[in-house]
Amino acid sequence: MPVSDSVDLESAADSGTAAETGSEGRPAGLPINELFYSLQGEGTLAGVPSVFVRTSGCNLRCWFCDSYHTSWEPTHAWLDLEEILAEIDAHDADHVVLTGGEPLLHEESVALLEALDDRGYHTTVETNGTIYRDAPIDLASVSPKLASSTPTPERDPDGEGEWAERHERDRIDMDALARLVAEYDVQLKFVVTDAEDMPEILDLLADLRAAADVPVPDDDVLLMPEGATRERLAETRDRVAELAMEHGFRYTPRLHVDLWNDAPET
Ligand SMILES: C[S@@+](CC[C@H](N)C(=O)[O-])C[C@H]1O[C@@H](n2cnc3c(N)ncnc32)[C@H](O)[C@@H]1O
Ligand SMILES: Nc1nc2[nH]cc(C(=O)O)c2c(=O)[nH]1
Ligand code: SF4
Ligand SMILES: [Mg+2]
Repeated sequence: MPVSDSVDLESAADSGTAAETGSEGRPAGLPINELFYSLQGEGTLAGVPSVFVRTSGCNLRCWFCDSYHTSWEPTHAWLDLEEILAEIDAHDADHVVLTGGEPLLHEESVALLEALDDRGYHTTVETNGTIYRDAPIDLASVSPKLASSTPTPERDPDGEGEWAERHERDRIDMDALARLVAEYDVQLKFVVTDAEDMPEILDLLADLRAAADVPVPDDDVLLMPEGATRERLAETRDRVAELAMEHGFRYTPRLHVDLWNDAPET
């Protein structure tokens, strides 16, 4: 569904704060940037037909964010849960991917996941790993953000580095990460550009293994090449594949970028 053609479009929301669902006369619901049917493009379920629900608003600002209109310039329609569920049910899919923006910012994401679980869907949540919520999540697809994601003045797509300090402060929450790996089936999906990212990944894994009550096998660690376009992926993917082999981690493609480049609703 092209949400941009839909009802009640509100732009430039104050992202970075939890959604005010159910307050101020608004029906309980979620700020939805887009809702579409595609193939899961990333991770261990790559290739699986899935409905994607993309919430708007993020507590971080990665300079490379491929979903600019949920983070740097958030736009969305407010849809109540029944509307979202009806759109999902209209597609013939068993898998639903809740993504964003940062979907776990929103308390109402839990109610959506509960309703999806009741209906028998497999749920994947794409999250930056800074927020823990208790919800029926079949696969927590956690993408902790490395220092190379920080929007320094040279890399800020929208200004002069005003977000760098807050992003740097908030990008890793070890307690939230440890709870996510303890409570859910998790894949850790790191966005990698080159070998300079690796020491930080190894340090983060060591810290997480020390903090978590459960094992974090290398098999659950995926390296994903940075690139929102085919052109950019062509520059990063070979190096990232070699790094995955060198370290014994998995490599994940970005199938949707290979197939549809940076088209919306793919
Ligand atoms: C837009 S984010 C939304 C979910 C959540 N905020 C997060 O970052 O995990 C969805 C996925 O896209 C990845 N991503 C965003 N921009 C990317 C880029 N330019 N290259 C590779 N992966 C990117 C994120 O790391 C995450 O795994
Ligand atoms: N096809 C496709 N697969 C995806 N896997 C994770 C995505 C995301 O943006 O979270 C995504 C996306 O945007 N499109
Ligand atoms: S955490 Fe996810 S949605 Fe937020 S800015 Fe980074 S990639 Fe974009
Ligand atoms: Mg995406």
